[in-house]
This record gives sequence, structure tokens and C-alpha cells, in this order.
Amino acid sequence: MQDARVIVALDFDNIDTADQLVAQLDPSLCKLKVGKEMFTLFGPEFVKSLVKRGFDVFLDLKFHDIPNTVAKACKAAAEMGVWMVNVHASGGDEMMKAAKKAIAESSHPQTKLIAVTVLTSMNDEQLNKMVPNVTPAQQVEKLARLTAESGLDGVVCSAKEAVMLRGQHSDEFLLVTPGIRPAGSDVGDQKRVMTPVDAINAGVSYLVMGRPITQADKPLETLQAINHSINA
Ligand SMILES: O=C(O)c1cc(=O)[nH]c(=O)n1[C@@H]1O[C@H](COP(=O)(O)O)[C@@H](O)[C@H]1O
Repeated sequence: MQDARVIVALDFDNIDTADQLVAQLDPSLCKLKVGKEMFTLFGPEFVKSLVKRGFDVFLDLKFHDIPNTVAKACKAAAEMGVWMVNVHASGGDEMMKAAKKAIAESSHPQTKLIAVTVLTSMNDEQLNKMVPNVTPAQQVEKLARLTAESGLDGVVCSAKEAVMLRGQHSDEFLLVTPGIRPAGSDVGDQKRVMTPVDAINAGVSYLVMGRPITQADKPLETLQAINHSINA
């Protein structure tokens, strides 16, 4: 089975709506992401039900806390059988190493661990209110280096930084990029965006896509068209 490159973000407040979409999909077409909204509403049972249906699940809870707390949360996440979990790189290398070790020692050590660098909803202006005189690309570069040095599997970044990071890290280092928008689709709250084809050409490993697929009139056809465009 070909490794699906699109991760569909299930950001729904209603489990039936999510289930209706998932019923149309299969693990050869996409992976699935459960984030803060659905996990808060429906908890581990929903996540486990997707794992049971054979999907690679990215549990996107973006942990950011002291090392001991994040390590325990990552162990708990891995033991749900998920494919991937994430933390914020700005939590620091001690936190990331503790998280990595906790997953390695868990009952599901194959769970991948990646770190969020700079959120794709941030542009220069937004970032400068927190970290003055640094561009998103410079901040991503710095945090990606810290992530790699901490032994993690990769980063969440925008596709805009992918070419730079591919030149600095091994081919195995995962670049997972939200902020993906097919040409002409609504950008919404995302700021650093790119089309699926451009992102793949830039060296991205996995594309995270929510609304362009989940809010489409025909989500399955939209996903198939995206898959076709990136595999062409
Ligand atoms: O970690 C993430 O998945 C993430 C990081 C980031 O920098 N930006 C970002 O949009 N995300 C997530 O990716 C998804 C993007 O959804 P859409 O903007 O609807 O395609 C959402 O579930 C976000 O929570």
C-alpha cells in the first residue's frame, strides 16, 4: 500500500459528521488527524476507534509544559496506538528529549514524535510581537535544529520553509505542513500557505489539510483530486 501523503484534519464538533466523512475514506487515501477540539469533546475512545479502523492517526495535542508532564502525556498518547504525536519545540530540548524517551519506553515505541516550530497562522508581524527582529523562516530554522538535536522524527512547519529545511536535514527528517490550500481556495486564518503540488515539490513529507477537504461539497472527490495531483 502506498504511503498516503495527505493527513485529513478532523476538526468537527459533532462525532456523527466526523464518522460520515471517515466512512467514505480509507487508509490508502489518507491519514487522519485528531486535534484539540475533537479530543476535548470525544476523548481517547474516538481516537482508538480510528486506530481500530486501520488509519494512521496523528494525535495533534501540541503538548507544551514541563518535561515530566509532557513525557507522561506523550507516553499516554503513544499507548493509544497512534501513528504520530506532537509537542511545541519552544518547550525546549530537555522537554523534547524527555518526550522522546517516554515514547521509546512505552508499549507503542513506534509512535512518531514531531515538534511544532512556528504556527502556520503566524506571519512576520504576528511573530514579531513575541520574538522581535526574527522572521518566521529564521525561527523555524532554529527550532528545527533544536528538534533534530533532541532526536525527534521531524517538525511541523509551513511548506514555505520546506526547501530550506530539506537542505539542512536528512531525507528521513519529517516535514509535516499545514497551511495547504489548493489554488483558489479560501485561506481562512492561515498565513503561510502553499498549494499541495508546490509543497510536495518543496520536499514536504506529509500535507495536513482540514477545511479544503472537510468543508468541500464532495470531500472524497476533493481528496482524490489532490492525491492525483501530487502523485502525477
Ligand atoms: O500541528 C498542526 O497540525 C498545525 C500546526 C500549524 O502550525 N498550523 C495548523 O494549522 N495546524 C493544524 O492543521 C490544521 C489545518 O486545518 P485547515 O486550516 O482547515 O486546513 C488544523 O487542525 C490546525 O490545528
